Amino acid sequence: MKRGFLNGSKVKKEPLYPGSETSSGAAPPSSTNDSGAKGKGKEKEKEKPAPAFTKLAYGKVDKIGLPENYESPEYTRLETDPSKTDHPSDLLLMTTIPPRTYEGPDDPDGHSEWIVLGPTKAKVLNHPQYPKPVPKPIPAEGADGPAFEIRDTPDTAMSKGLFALRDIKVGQLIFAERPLLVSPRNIGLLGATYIPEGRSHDMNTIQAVAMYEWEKQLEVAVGRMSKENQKAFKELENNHKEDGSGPLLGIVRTNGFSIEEIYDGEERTDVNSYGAILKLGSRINHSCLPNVTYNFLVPSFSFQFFAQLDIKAGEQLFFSYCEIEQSKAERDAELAPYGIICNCPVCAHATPETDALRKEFKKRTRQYTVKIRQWISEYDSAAGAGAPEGAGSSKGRLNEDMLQPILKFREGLLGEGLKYTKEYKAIAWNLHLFYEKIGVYSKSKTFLEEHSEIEEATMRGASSL
Ligand SMILES: C[S@@+](CC[C@H](N)C(=O)[O-])C[C@H]1O[C@@H](n2cnc3c(N)ncnc32)[C@H](O)[C@@H]1O
Repeated sequence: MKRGFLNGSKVKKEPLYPGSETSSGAAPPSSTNDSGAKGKGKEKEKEKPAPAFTKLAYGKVDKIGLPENYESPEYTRLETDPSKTDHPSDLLLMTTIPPRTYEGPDDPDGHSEWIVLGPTKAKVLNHPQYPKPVPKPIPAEGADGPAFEIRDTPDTAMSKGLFALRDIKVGQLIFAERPLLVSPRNIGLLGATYIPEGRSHDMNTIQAVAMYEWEKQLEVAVGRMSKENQKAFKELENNHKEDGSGPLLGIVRTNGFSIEEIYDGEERTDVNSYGAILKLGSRINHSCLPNVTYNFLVPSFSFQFFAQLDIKAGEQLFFSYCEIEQSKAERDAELAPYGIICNCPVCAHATPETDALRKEFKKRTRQYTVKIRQWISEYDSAAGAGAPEGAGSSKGRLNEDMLQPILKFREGLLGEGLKYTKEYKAIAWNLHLFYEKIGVYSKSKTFLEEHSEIEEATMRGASSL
């Protein structure tokens, strides 16, 4: 099964710049950059090396001015040969993927502007399956064009969103697209390094300089886009108009998807990964009952968006910006920096029981699986030992009443919109086995069919790639 599909994507929607949500904007440096300067007073603070990772608060932060007489460093990052892969390891490039040539036509699936370290670019271009075309949804019978449109939502706080134009079956690829822009999540790669000698290295200054310098880089990257993509980029929502972010950085901070698959170095960490801005995907709003999931494929350098539930024509498409295995209070806390107060159906009906179910459904699925398998195996051993059937026998002890907590758990999963998960699928399979064993064949068949339906939806998603 494709990673992330129908099981909560590994590509988590998260603020591009995770960090403090205080209003001071003085986000603490990451622990990797403290260099022992903690608690050693102002003098030591000044000597502290610039952090390798500048965290920006996602929520509202104070506008922080640039240091007095700040002079921007001179640097050029315009690349001459986009297909070159042997760049120095610390060179931050401004490139386009797939590479664009002066003479040749544009790639029919579009191009992404990409701010990237040389070796990371090489990793993608040298990927054994790169390049591949962007996957296309299978056209619906008798229907032309996309299965969705962008339009205003009835909720003014949400602004625009994506809405289905026709019924979409669970597992279907709804659309796939190359990002408009991919850039490092660590904007400290620029600004922090360039604070002039002798100037204060306090976090406010570092952050202000990093934001200023990053905006300039974004101006170059956005300026390299086609006119159509520039327009799409600049029309995206910007919730960072008053915190010192420039207009382009504000858009990046509001609309970023974190990409799990692209990172600098050997292992992905918080400080070396990349974020993407999408023309369509960045228009999808949040719900804790998501009907869409997505992933990123390196060979086609594209995001795929799949239906995670059956979607009816007219319904809005949603994915979850937060982890779904959390209580409502925890989800609220994770969403607060986006300024989102979630009113989705599962939030509106959250209870201590639904909170517990969300937090524990994976563990409980494992426990119930073990339990049903154990009952069946005890039954089989006793039957094998020739125990007579009837009351008191092993067969007599296998009865539907034993399933009550498991059937209630299953209802809970359905209520929370967790049907198309591998946990629900496992429960359906185990119930099928149990009912078959006790000879209640109609129910056994029902659960087998449910299992097959989920399996089929999964395969549909995987086969559309
Ligand atoms: C990536 S954008 C989503 C598309 C955006 N609505 C638009 O008009 O382009 C993220 C922003 O949309 C808004 N948003 C997304 N989901 C929301 C929700 N469930 N409730 C309220 N606002 C939401 C928030 O302002 C959030 O910062």
